[in-house]
Amino acid sequence: MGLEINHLIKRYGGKTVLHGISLEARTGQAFGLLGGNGAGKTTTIRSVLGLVEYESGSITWDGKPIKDNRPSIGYLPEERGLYPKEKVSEQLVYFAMLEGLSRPAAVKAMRGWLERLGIAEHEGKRVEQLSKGNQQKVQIISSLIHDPELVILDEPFSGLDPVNSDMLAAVVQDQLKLGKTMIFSSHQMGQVERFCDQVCILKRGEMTVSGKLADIKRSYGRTSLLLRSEQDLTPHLATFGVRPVEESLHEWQVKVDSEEQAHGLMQSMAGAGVKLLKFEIKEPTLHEIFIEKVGEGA
Ligand SMILES: Nc1ncnc2c1ncn2[C@@H]1O[C@H](COP(=O)(O)OP(=O)(O)OP(=O)(O)O)[C@@H](O)[C@H]1O
Repeated sequence: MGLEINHLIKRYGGKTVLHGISLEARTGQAFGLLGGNGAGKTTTIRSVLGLVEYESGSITWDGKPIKDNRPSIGYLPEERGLYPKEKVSEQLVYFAMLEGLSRPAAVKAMRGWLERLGIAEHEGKRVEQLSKGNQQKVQIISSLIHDPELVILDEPFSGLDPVNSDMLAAVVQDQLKLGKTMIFSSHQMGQVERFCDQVCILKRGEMTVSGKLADIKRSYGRTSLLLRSEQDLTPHLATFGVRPVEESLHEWQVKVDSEEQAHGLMQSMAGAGVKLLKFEIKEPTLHEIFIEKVGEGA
């Protein structure tokens, strides 16, 4: 059970922006809602929240129309919505009380969360006095403080340094263990791979890929080759007629047609005296799948 969207169609004016979106985010799982800019992620989320009307389709929670059976929802919007002049504590307590908590419960939850995210000392400060990353943490707390059943996070990791990203990752894992249903919208594919069991990639309001991430990857086969070397491999790859999909200082990720082609490439490099520090044939990353499906312009 959890959230189910079936054949959602949405138009703005004459323009169809969602062409029959279907997805299922199950209890205790995170669903990755992905797509390039303008693909329809926010419109899908806003439909779930009841903020926009849609032309046809259905959205259910635990099998019943969400309009009649609305779960408590925690939403971290892409455009942040804190009041800069207000105190962190007052704002969080206010949000929690709006969601039905009593003042003592809201204060307790606020303190617990500030402690958990390592920003307890900022309780009495105005939001504008906090760094961007800490403001982001306050915003995250505002979406979780009332212990919602359905958690919708839009780019939750933006503005967080690696230490704080790991802290948030632990919070997300805890929420999943508590049985929350999560929708995770992000352009950070590495984070999506970390949490999401199911994903859907939208392109101009259509679903280009959808399903269990492990199955999607398996369907591609092991066509991704990772090479590491202190030498520049670019000329060798060009000789072999392959172009890197991703490239960093000493690593090259290339797409091959088969494992045989990958081995042929390795032999040719060995023959040319190239020293490889790493040679790994693997399934593509979500990043590669996204680039292939959505296109480099996204
Ligand atoms: N209020 C609106 N009126 C008219 N068109 C809209 C409105 N909101 C969104 N759209 C259009 O709907 C399409 C989908 O937009 P949406 O914001 O859902 O995309 P998105 O995937 O969330 O993009 P991003 O990653 O850039 O936030 C876009 O073509 C957008 O211009």
